Amino acid sequence: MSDVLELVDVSVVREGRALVDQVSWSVKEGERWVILGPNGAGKTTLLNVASSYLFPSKGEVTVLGDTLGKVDVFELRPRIGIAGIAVADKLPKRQTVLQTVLTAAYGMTATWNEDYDEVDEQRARAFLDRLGMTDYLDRRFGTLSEGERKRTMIARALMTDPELLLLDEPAAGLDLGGREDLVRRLGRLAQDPIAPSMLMVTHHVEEIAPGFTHVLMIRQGQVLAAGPIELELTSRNLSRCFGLPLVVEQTVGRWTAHGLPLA
Ligand SMILES: Nc1ncnc2c1ncn2[C@@H]1O[C@H](COP(=O)(O)OP(=O)(O)OP(=O)(O)O)[C@@H](O)[C@H]1O
Repeated sequence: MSDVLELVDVSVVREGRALVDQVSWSVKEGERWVILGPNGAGKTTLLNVASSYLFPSKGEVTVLGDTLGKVDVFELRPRIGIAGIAVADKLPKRQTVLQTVLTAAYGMTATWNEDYDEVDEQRARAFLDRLGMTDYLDRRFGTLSEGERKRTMIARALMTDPELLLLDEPAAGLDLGGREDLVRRLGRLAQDPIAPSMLMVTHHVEEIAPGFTHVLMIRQGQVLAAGPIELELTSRNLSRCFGLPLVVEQTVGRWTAHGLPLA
């Protein structure tokens, strides 16, 4: 299996502080990684490096076989799908849901040209259907609920047929039903052998869908644990990562975690 992402001794330093601190990490084709860590740990910074939008201060980053600094990122970026708040904020609120997904095929955020290929429109409709958004095709993006917006963003990220899919807190802000609906859909995607390699940042182990294979735990910019989820997602590692005693359990393919009562 070839490397989808390879970080060697990568640091991102801002104002004298290492937000990402000497991280070495390798993601192979077909793996689905969860990135866990407390607020401010450096998860989004790491995802920004993987997306090629942020260059490291030190170390070497290779994404889909191309080393940052030696490749034209404008050729690399269409191969990476990104769903996160930073992208959602850039999209015009007046655009319809269908247009929002369709523009991704042309590397645009706005609809400059109404003349889209029929085949692209069919693809956009199919991805939206897979994410349960068929009833919202003509709704303006700005009027969507948080959950509907998240599902639209994932459909949009899939539109370019990416080799690597980056999801930044896809379930943040969703109610219980919305979260479970999204986890089911992410589970279907994660278990699809032809789906892209995936990296998902999350705060909660409850948001890990079946099909995710690996976990990276990060604290204060440093990797605490990285490897197969069944081996590394332990109470000991999670407690170290979040800095308090936690118990993690797995039942029927899903994870839960809770703190221990104060003595
Ligand atoms: N441009 C910057 N200059 C200085 N500090 C920054 C900059 N960008 C991010 N930081 C800091 O770097 C740290 C890591 O930020 P990052 O957004 O990667 O964390 P995170 O793990 O995604 O956090 P959260 O879970 O709260 O979203 C934070 O302390 C943040 O304040």
